[in-house]
Amino acid sequence: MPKIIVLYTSLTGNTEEMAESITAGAKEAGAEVVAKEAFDASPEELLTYDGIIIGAYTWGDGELPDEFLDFYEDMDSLNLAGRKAAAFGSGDSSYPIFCASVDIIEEKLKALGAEIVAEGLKVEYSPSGDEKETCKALGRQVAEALQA
Ligand SMILES: Cc1cc2nc3c(=O)[nH]c(=O)nc-3n(C[C@H](O)[C@H](O)[C@H](O)COP(=O)(O)O)c2cc1C
Repeated sequence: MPKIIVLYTSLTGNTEEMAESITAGAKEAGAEVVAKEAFDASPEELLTYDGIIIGAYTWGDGELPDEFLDFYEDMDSLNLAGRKAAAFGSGDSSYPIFCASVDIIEEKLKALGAEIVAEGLKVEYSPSGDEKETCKALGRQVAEALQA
């Protein structure tokens, strides 16, 4: 059974709601899934999973959340070759750079050698019913890519 981590940073709960649906989708597709906030995890822990799904809300002027920065920088010591991955996050489209964190995380995962197997998922505020289904589909896609 493939092992997947859904790691997220969420201040007001929107990205966390996405993480819950992504976790449900990956479980439905037969993966063993652990969901964790980034501040409860270490970057080295990522190496114990086959699938790595990382999410964060966007802060400042299109920036990663402050509380995720140490984790993000410490990821540089990892070689994620052979891992399947995807990124997600919540934002607010009234800001000039919508959900920038999703692109920043996706680029980092790629730079560390992971294979991106689902398009980065950006949601305005909290996920609607339809968007929760899209979150589930992302979880399923990563789980299925690991079983292919
Ligand atoms: C000071 C501040 C700056 C923000 N900057 C951005 C931004 O640049 N781009 C964006 O898409 N959203 C931005 N947001 C919106 C948050 O990302 C959005 O409210 C998100 O849903 C919060 O997710 P969370 O509930 O997981 O914490 C900003 C919010 C605040 C309060």
